[in-house]
Amino acid sequence: MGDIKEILLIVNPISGDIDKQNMVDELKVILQDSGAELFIYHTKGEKDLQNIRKIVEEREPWRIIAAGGDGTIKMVAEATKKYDIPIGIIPSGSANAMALNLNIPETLEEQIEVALGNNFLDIDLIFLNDEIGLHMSDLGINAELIRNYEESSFRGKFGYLLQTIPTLIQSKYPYTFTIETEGKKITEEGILLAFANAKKYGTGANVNPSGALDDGIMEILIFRDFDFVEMLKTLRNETNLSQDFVKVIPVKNAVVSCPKPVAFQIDGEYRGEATKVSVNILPEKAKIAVPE
Ligand SMILES: Nc1ncnc2c1ncn2[C@@H]1O[C@H](COP(=O)(O)OP(=O)(O)OP(=O)(O)O)[C@@H](O)[C@H]1O
Repeated sequence: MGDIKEILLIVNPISGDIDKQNMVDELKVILQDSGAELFIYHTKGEKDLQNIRKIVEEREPWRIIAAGGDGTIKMVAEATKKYDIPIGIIPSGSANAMALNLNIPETLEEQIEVALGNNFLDIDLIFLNDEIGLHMSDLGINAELIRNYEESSFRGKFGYLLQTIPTLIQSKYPYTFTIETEGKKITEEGILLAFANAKKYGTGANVNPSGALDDGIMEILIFRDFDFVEMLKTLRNETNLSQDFVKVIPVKNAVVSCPKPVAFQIDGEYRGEATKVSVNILPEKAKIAVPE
């Protein structure tokens, strides 16, 4: 990179069924006077992580802007984890849970302003078995919901909640989870065990009021009953969830085992069934441009 600041724009052309051309045009207009140049990469759905890594290594951009859903943001964070390059977010997925947790504004103009601004949050990267997660991953009923959603043809929040009833009918809950952390072993029963870095799921449900994306800690949450499902559907901003409803274990690393395979999801993407999930917070962070 020479004197000219370069912005690497990563566009997922299919995410959220949203046309991104407007956004690209608006960004070009805004950048005309700023002395920055755009280098655009459209994701292909294959080898994107390797391709982005290579571009970042070769060009060392001043900033990266991710225009896509949570999967795109996560991939960009993974590709840049060894660099100190800030990542801006133009939310254009179907759920946008990260944007919700980071309070990214609604309008494109404001989103671009934040993405190019100088207020950053260094967020924790959680390593789950062999993959990075940014906000919410879990074992149990929510992963079953996501699996059924992925198999259905209805998209968006509504399509996801539509799966609630069939999921509950088919589910083999409750599940048994054994959590090993810092030399201690705890066994709990519940409908869901979450590895929470953020406070909220993509529906807006604030299930982890004490969570912070940048505190070097994740919360293991064990939901004991179906109030969880009710909560997913509402936007209740609970700040004091009772121990009867959810057990919270703050950890830096842990191993969770289940006697029988349980549905597993990472940041809204179904990952099959698992009997063991090892988690730890990576030493690297993702530097995300956020509103002040
Ligand atoms: N050109 C492409 N063709 C097909 N699939 C693609 C392409 N580019 C990216 N993908 C796929 O898109 C997925 C990531 O989508 P992303 O999470 O950004 O959006 P989304 O699913 O609409 O949003 P959200 O996660 O917020 O619900 C990945 O599975 C990736 O492989």
